[in-house]
Amino acid sequence: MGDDKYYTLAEGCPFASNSTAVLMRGRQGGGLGLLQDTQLIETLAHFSRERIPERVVHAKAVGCYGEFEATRDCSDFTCASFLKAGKKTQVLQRVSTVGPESGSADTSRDVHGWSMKLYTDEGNLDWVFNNTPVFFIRDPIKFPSMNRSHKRHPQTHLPDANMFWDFHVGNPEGIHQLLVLFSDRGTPKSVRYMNAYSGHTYKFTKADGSFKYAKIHVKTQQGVQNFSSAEATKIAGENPDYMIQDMFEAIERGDYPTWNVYVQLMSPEEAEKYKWNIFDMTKVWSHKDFPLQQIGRLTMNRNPRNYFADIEQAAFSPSTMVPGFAASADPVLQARLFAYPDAARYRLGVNYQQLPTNAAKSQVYCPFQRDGKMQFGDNYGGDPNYVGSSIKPTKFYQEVKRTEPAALYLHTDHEKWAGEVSAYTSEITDADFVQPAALWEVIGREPGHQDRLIDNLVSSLKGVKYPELRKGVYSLFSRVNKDLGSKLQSRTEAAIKAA
Ligand code: HEM
Repeated sequence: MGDDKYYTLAEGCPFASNSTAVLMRGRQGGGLGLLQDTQLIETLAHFSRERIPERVVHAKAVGCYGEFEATRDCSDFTCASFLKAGKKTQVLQRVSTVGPESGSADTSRDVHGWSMKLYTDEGNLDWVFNNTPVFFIRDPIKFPSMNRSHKRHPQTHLPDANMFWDFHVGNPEGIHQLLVLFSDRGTPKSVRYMNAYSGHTYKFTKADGSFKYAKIHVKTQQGVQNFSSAEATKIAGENPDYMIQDMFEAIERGDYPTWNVYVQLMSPEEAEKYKWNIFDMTKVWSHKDFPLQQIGRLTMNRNPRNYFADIEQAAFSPSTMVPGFAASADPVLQARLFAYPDAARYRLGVNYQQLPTNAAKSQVYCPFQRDGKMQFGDNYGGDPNYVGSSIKPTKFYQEVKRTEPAALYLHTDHEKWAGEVSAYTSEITDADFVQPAALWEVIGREPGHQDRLIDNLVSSLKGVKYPELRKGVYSLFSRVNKDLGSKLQSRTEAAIKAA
């Protein structure tokens, strides 16, 4: 605050004191409260309205700003303007746990969400990722059910292992993600030590309308590090905001964390022949088949000036995309394109895009979306609020930039094939256990990791009171590996007996 700034009410009216006493006592030295004490009334009324709804998922988060630098020219597969070699783009980052509430411990065993808003010179691009390359479901209608089963029981208001495992036994396609969650990676040692993944297949597009399917990987340059379960639990009690503090302090002392950003690229022809359905988010693409290619580097180097304004009011959505980047036909991704702006309108209001943290740094001219609550720009003055005006015709990107309109068309002939393939099925086959079985082998290469994973499962499973449900879990994990299933069974039942 500058030296010459004096205190006012929110309407700018100067007020003599920030205490109630000035009106209560007045010159007479005593008195009752008066309705004319605008300051008191406004203070109390505003306080009652300070909270906005927390995000229904991903409520607790670390947030900061930084920079994305393109490390190579990507014009061979995209016309995205931020991917020209050496170009730097400002970034807002928000990394969250998923299930627990805003005040919960950020070292809880959970998937971590990873959002990035790239303020590019052709509009904002939101990358709304997780720190795991796969997901629990491939049918979007299951998303609310899955999350409820991870949250509090409707009667007891307690987290509930029965509900959690009941969902997963009934929806076994999540087995790959369960293995990741109960491995060491389920308790990362702060944001600085975790990777992030698009998980979904996206598309990088060129101005001529051609495209490549892509998965994006964000790899920590600090090295992946995780807490043991015991450490994570201890820290959750001692400092539930451990991750927020770790990031804030690292940036304050100039120890800026960095990540390399890679893509796996697949041509439409390769997609048609690939052994996995590329729109099934429970599967990864082999790095041997589709090697990682570096496209950029991310450095986080600025803390928020105000958490509420910069991070809580931030709204990310996979539907926020720039020319050169597009959604694929993955049905989960398609559902997300609707869910996030819808959540933002509920949580922040219909004009949430105008909030400073969400506002594009590039030009915005969207005169057919106007008015509404909390409109605080010039609302496009007297410009036509209808399409087709000859009085003031609308100009389009392709005219100004002299590019092909195809740069902005999201639909190609390939959508026909994609439509057929993405007509997902909830049917579970042995193929769903191939990648989990391979992951179990990879985990086995790290000393003690398989044992730790089983221990982590046991500590959750021993809370399941229905023997039949526990049997369902053992047989689910037996489909990954027989030895895993039987060890899980004997150790869980022994733990229950000993309790
Ligand atoms: C059908 C599937 C999904 C639906 C319906 C869904 C819906 C939502 C909703 C409603 C929010 C809260 C948004 C807000 O209040 O601002 C959210 C947050 C989030 N979701 Fe999802 N989600 C889905 C799948 C996924 C997947 C697959 C990922 C990662 C690959 C993901 C990553 C995130 C992240 C990172 C956030 C936090 C955004 C932030 O930082 O503000 N979600 N999701």
